[in-house]
Amino acid sequence: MPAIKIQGLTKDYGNNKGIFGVSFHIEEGEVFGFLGPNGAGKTTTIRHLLGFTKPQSGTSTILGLDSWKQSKEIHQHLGYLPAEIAFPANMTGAQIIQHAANMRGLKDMTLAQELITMFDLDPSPLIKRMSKGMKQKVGIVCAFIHDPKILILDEPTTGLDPLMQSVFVTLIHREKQKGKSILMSSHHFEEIEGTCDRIAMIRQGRLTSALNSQDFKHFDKTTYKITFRSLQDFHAIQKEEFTITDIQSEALAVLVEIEDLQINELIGSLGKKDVLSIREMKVSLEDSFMNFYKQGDHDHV
Ligand SMILES: Nc1ncnc2c1ncn2[C@@H]1O[C@H](COP(=O)(O)OP(=O)(O)OP(=O)(O)O)[C@@H](O)[C@H]1O
Repeated sequence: MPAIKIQGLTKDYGNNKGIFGVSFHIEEGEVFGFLGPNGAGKTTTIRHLLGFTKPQSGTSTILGLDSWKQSKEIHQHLGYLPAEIAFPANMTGAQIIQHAANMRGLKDMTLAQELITMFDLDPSPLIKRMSKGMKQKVGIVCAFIHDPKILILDEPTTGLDPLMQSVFVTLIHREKQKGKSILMSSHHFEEIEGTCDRIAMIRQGRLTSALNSQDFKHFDKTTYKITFRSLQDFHAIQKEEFTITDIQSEALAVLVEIEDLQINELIGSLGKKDVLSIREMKVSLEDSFMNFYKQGDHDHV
């Protein structure tokens, strides 16, 4: 049984806003990245999972329990970090952490203390005197305090400085080792690359693609721009087995995309030709992320 399962989830807010037929699942012990431009539908999907919103159609379950009908039971096993945390301004961080523990019936504060130390948090000031990053740390402590099986983290490192972002990555690795299932929405490429087993991308309420770790940890395709001195060689390369992604006739140049394993084959072919220049144009997952986001922009125009 998957830890989290969403099937055909739809909430139509009108004007093409909302989520439409979203389906994915997260296995036990899996860290799953959920990415998408602003307004894509990440928070709407998460709110359904938490049972805060009733779906118009489709289902969502956590540990086999229906998000809408069994949300009370689900919340015992769930740690949730919202994208925008609304704490009472006149309480101190320590009071809020204690309140979160009381709500869960927790007596043992060892884990809370460990998290406070790990994130170098001084929880004594009033929330209204805390910086965004400090409040975020309080939110993290509250989400992890009861050692939940499932963690849903909506843009968890917002406001954290780079050092604390890396502490957060360490925490996620530790939780994964403990067998936790984690759904994490983020705009930070490095955080996703460093922690997630799989990622899904959402745009305009529709899931557009899903990648597994093999796809994004070993993104081994490279594009080379090869410019020839002779027209004859420029034509010859186009008849060979390589994937040509662009032809620039005036410059006698081609863009050739190869698997990194094909490099010797390419060098062998170019050795017989009169080449003016070769330039590597590495296409990383990060580039593909950026393209994904840019396409989103165009869609809105
Ligand atoms: N209650 C609501 N009524 C009407 N429209 C809504 C409602 N909630 C969300 N929307 C719209 O649905 C779309 C998806 O919003 P959502 O908050 O899920 O996006 P998101 O992917 O979390 O974005 P961000 O990265 O900016 O947090 C947006 O266009 C938003 O304006």
